[in-house]
Amino acid sequence: MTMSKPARAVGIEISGVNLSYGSTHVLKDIALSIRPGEFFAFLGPSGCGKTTLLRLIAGFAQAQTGQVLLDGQDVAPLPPWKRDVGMVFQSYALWPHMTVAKNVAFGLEERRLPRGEIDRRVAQALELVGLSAFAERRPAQLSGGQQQRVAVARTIAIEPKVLLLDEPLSNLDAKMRVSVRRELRALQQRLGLTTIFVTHDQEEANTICDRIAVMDGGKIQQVGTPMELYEHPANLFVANFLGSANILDEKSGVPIPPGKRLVFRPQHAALSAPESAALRGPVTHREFLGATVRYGVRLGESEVLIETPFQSGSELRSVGDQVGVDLPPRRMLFLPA
Ligand SMILES: Nc1ncnc2c1ncn2[C@@H]1O[C@H](COP(=O)(O)OP(=O)(O)OP(=O)(O)O)[C@@H](O)[C@H]1O
Repeated sequence: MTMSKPARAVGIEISGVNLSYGSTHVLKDIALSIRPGEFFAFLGPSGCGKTTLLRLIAGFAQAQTGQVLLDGQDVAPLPPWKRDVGMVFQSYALWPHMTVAKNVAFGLEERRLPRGEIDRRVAQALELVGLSAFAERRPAQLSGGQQQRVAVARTIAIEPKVLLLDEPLSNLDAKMRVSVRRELRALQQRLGLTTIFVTHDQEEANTICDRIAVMDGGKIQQVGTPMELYEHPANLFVANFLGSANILDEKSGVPIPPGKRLVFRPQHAALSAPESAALRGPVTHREFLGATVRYGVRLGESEVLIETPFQSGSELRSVGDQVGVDLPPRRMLFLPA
């Protein structure tokens, strides 16, 4: 590997950020600290402000209040091209009439680097993304995943201190998404580059990122590792957005403190004999998923999902059967309603 690691990865500190477009308050009191070399995700549903926050860091959007520090330096006075930030957009739009090498060289030529330096960086960037053999092809002669890698090569050739990826896998089919995201992770680790990955896909965020900021309605709901968010969601939105969750109120017949909801994961409960169980009800539906079987069970006015491991020979419950629901106390989360 010839491309050098950045001398020192940089951290990002965001504080007190509010950003509105007209009367639309898009980012609300954003505070966030991203560590040097971290692979970080902004995860949330469409319209929650992920892209806007990324654009703010890149310098394509301006906040009314607050600060963005890159490596301790306030970037407010710096235009995008002076921020050492590389952004890969959702529509990675390569120039169709240029070869792969030319596409990667384009930004370097704009920066008027010497020819030898441009050639060196293009060769290194293509090597990093495994496309050295494709330098003379045109984008139309590449697969979607390869085109995506050219877009990444084009950005890392600039040698940014921070890499921003805005839903970079959304144009790929499901299988390609899985392989390209692994490549992205490996590349990020090799470069040790502070990276932010925007996605609305929790599996994508969980599988490749060190930490995630879950966003909704322009606010950061929680920041944590994928496991922390899954095991200790701070609120109902996070519980529901990361993995499936049963959310019960008092109408379920389960004793729940006022103002709270009971939350538990489908695989954290088990089915038992109804006679000995505190919670019981009829099976409303059953889905065979291979390794597990997912049951719907009615509890009072609510329905919960319960996922049980399946082994061949396991006895299955049928729709209409009365079952007990066993829920270990340590798996019960009581979150604000
Ligand atoms: N230039 C703009 N002018 C006015 N409103 C905007 C502008 N850019 C974004 N918005 C609004 O800001 C909100 C957040 O948009 P943003 O693109 O950041 O969301 P997102 O979470 O990235 O969504 P998606 O996943 O759909 O891209 C949306 O309601 C959007 O309509």
